[in-house]
Amino acid sequence: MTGSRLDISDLHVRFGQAHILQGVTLSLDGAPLSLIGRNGMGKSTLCHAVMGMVATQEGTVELDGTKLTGLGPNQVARKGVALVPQGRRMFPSLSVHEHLLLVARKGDHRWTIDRVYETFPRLFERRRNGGNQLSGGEQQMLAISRALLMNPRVVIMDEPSEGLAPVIVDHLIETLRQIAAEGMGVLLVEQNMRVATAVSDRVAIMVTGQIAATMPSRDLEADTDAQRRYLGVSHGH
Ligand SMILES: Nc1ncnc2c1ncn2[C@@H]1O[C@H](COP(=O)(O)OP(=O)(O)OP(=O)(O)O)[C@@H](O)[C@H]1O
Repeated sequence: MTGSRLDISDLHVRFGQAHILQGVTLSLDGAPLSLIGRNGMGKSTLCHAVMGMVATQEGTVELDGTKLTGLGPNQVARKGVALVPQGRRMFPSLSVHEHLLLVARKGDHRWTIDRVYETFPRLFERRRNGGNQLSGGEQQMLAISRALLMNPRVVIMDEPSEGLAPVIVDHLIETLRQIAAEGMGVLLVEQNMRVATAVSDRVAIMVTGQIAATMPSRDLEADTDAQRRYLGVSHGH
């Protein structure tokens, strides 16, 4: 199944004097894409700019040819883009099931609460627990589930593997590959090179607010110099 297109063209974000996004051009065109880069390079700012959570000064974002630039976060979500924010924000007093009910849509959709529980059995076991009683991995599964239940055309995930145990990371990789194979667009922001390259055949590399390179995942896997330069690691962590 062919996914949606997300086209980001020459996008600029300034916070006061700080020029954080300096003309980002990036396209998601049916296949998942991973975006990597060291801390502070502007990856989260790009996610927020696409979602309309921060103002952009120049450039455009389009979803299947429809302009998103200038819309607010609710409107961008309604057009079909969902963000899994970095750091999993939960409501401490709402249960897992209540979190899911808040976003689940009526009607015939690919992602339902039942499917979420099938995909993440741990969430089913924890469905009556409050957001403040969940482990980091469970919170991340919940954050991802909330985005999937919106049945977006494109899902953007900001470092979903951060802080997760390796076995949970493996499950995450499988889930993201499955989501992409079903035709949902996946833009994956990652600092974990193993996750970035396992989910997507192509990776884009962000350096100081610009896309420094886009390359096949297997080229990056084979290039330890590039890994050191762009990620500051000799091996994925
Ligand atoms: N609201 C803001 N006001 C001013 N500066 C900001 C704001 N948000 C982010 N920045 C700055 O923008 C730069 C890019 O931050 P951003 O969070 O986008 O980077 P990142 O690549 O996602 O890194 P990380 O993985 O650490 O989140 C940083 O220097 C940060 O301090």
